[in-house]
Amino acid sequence: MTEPDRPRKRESGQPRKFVKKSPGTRGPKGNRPPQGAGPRAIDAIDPARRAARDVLKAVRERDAYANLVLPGLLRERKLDTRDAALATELAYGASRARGVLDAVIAHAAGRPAAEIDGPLLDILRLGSYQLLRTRVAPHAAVATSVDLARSEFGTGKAGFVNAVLRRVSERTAAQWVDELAPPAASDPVGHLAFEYAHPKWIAQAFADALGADAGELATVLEADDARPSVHLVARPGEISAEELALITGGEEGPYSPYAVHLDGGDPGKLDAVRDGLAGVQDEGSQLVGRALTLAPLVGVDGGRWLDLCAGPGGKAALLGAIAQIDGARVDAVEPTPHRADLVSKTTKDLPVTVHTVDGRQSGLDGGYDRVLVDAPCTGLGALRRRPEARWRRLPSDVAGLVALQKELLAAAIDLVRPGGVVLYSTCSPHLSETTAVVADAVRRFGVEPLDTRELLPGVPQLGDGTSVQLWPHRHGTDAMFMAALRKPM
Ligand SMILES: C[S@@+](CC[C@H](N)C(=O)[O-])C[C@H]1O[C@@H](n2cnc3c(N)ncnc32)[C@H](O)[C@@H]1O
Repeated sequence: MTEPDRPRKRESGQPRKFVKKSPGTRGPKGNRPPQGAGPRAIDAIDPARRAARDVLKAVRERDAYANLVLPGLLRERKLDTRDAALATELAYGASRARGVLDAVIAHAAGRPAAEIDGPLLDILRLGSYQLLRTRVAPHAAVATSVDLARSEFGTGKAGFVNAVLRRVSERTAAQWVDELAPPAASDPVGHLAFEYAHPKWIAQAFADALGADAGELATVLEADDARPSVHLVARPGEISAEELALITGGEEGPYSPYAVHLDGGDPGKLDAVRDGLAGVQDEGSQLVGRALTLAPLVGVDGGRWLDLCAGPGGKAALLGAIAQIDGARVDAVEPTPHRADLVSKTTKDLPVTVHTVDGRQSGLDGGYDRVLVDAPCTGLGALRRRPEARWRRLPSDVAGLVALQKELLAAAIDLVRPGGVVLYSTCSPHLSETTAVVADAVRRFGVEPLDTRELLPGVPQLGDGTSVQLWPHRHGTDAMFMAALRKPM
């Protein structure tokens, strides 16, 4: 593969908004598909684009997760480092930008993207992404897409791909934003949503959660396209964060006493992780576990703790390690059997008992001192971890999840003893899933929010201290929400 075929300037996974590709780049002249490569040639000369296309296809056809499909595919096909980087950039980038690419493709094709054959749409998405969001030479973006279409669907379909991509290439990314995004003056959130390739309802949810700081919305949206740095948790009682940073070459995290940040690399290959001294866990999630174990109780801590939504077990493992030091015990509830198995694996050798039951009707005896409700949620705070997730979620998902969250929080409040504490958390900043659920519990059950500024000193927080909203652009963590609630005596 020649150098101009590769994205320049950016590393795979680094942020790029849907704007500002140098003006003046134009597509190839004429409607005729470039001649040349057949199926064998595509496989031989363009394994990166073939792999990226196969990832888009798996997501579209099987509802697969791009970040789970791609690594196996790269291994199986033995792509070299450069092709693997290109395949990753294209597969993840086109997945993140999907909705906006579809709007551009629909305009260029003169019909809704949903009416274009899926396999052709995959190729058009890949080609448009290269044209609008990378520095791949336009002729290479179009020619490789046309070759791919011709090798599988024949000359007629290849001509369609050529015609559409040629029209896409007639405008720069910024010009497409001007053409298709809602005007910034009348609909600033809609405009930013298009510019940064998010569904508007998600951008609106972020803006609502930012409140007075909605001016940071562009930064928040941009952070969803950035590759998150890897955070390790130093297992309490096994190793300190200082020692872990020393042996891994990482840096201690700013907020959690257990956190170590790595620059990159595969954490699964680290001896400390393989030997169970450390795990991979976002620093925000570590703070959830820490807040629960630090929350002041009224009366003696009887050391009975409960994790009501435990799968796959990241927070249960941290709670279990702290419980071991504190002489406490943890019950972990997870209704999905394979996720419950994961909890058992991650908490092996720790004082944790796993119950494969529904948290709403767990049948457990009450009287717990500390209960964690890390509720099932839309996951809008962790979009950077799953490239296509922003397009998979629907606004209609929210109501059902909120109902479940309220039921789980009610069950937790029932199971905690008077004077004990429930920690409610989500990896979503959507206000319906966060402060509204907490306010509902305060109103219905008279629970008292603890001051999170006292609970987590040193963690910058906004608001009145009744809850914490973390943000990737501010804290470098997922956008975790948490509130600690004491049950009245
Ligand atoms: C956000 S995840 C929890 C992540 C986990 N705390 C960790 O740190 O690894 C939410 C979990 O709640 C589980 N869940 C869904 N419905 C539930 C219910 N009715 N009762 C208890 N857990 C439930 C999901 O299967 C999922 O594993």
